Amino acid sequence: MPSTVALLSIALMSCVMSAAVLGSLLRANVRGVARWCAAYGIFSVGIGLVLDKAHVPPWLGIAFAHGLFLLGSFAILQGAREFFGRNKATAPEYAAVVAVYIALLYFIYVRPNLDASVFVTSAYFAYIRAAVGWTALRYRPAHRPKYSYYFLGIAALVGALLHLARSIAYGFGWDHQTAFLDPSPLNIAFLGLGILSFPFMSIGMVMLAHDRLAERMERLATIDELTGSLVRRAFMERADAAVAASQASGTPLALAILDLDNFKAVNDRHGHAAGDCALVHFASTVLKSLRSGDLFGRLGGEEFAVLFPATREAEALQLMNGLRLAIAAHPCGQTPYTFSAGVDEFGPGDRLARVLARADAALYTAKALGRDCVVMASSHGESDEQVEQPG
Ligand SMILES: Nc1nc2c(ncn2[C@@H]2O[C@H](COP(=O)(O)OP(=O)(O)OP(=O)(O)O)[C@@H](O)[C@H]2O)c(=O)[nH]1
Repeated sequence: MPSTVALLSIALMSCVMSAAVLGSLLRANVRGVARWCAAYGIFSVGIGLVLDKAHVPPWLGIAFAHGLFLLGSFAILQGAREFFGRNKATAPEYAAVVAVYIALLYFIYVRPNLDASVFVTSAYFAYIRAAVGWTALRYRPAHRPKYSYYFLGIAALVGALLHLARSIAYGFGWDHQTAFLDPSPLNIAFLGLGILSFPFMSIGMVMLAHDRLAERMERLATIDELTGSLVRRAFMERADAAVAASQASGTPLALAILDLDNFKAVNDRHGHAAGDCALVHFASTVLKSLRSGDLFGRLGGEEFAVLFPATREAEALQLMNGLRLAIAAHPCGQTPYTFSAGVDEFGPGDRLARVLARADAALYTAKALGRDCVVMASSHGESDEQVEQPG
């Protein structure tokens, strides 16, 4: 059977490695990771002191080391809440850490009782792990893959159950500790299983940090930094999927191409930074006016596209005209601008490229008509009724 010293040595190595791996993620600036890394560093120091208790004063090897375990565990919980953008800890939780440490010192120095100290500390560790597990499962982002969140959540909850069982076993006197690191079979079993939860939890934390990085990368690859709209490639991919879905279900689908008017002159008159502000203002106004399911992408420069599922061309024209009026009613500070748009609807078997070309031709007509207007591709060169102009 492994000795408690051997088990603690394994725990020490595991904590040092966890601190090193989490440390390698510090530069990524993922919230919570610094605390997790510090927590594993704190555990390493604490376990090192316990292992070396023959060479360090008793207060350092027992009382101080146990204080570090309480602190390290608390930092794990704070890191988890920080990761999910929650309040790091409540006032009763801060008070509980202090109370548990005072109780621990009481059962070490005032009324020595090892069973009671194990009861108190294991209950505390059980709470911390349960809170970490609950946080990971409760605040898991719905749009991200579940695996890493379930991994950490379940690892923490299993650890919580173990600590709870240990707390109950010693609290109700089912087993007794005669000395610190007592090598009784039950203590060895609890220590062995409890120590396993260290690497499981740190692996879960590393997975979460990687998921956050992957989310950032996906966002960089799909969202235009300046305007918050989809980048051209992401817009085309999602629009292709929407076209296939609309043709499979037979629901209408409309598309608009929007272009800011005389934008070169806007830049020349107000400066490039003001031009950027106008683009941001335009995109945020469009995003506010979109319905759920609509797609908004930046095709390039000051040209954008909106795809309207379950929408006829005439309705898309009205939506674009509403947007034009909204921008006129709430202009962009010192940089007023207008936009023109061409609108088209998908017919049976229409490809995205063909509809884009027809909407682009309608946009060209809108520019030729004097700008600040919306033209339907079907009206193109026909009736003026299908052209929405200022006024
Ligand atoms: N500030 C800013 N300007 C941009 C950006 N992307 C493109 N532009 C400018 O947008 C202008 C587009 O000019 P043109 O293609 O001549 O078109 P326009 O002046 O808008 O004229 P019309 O489209 O015919 O109304 C160019 O001066 C580009 O430099 C950007 O991200 N920020």
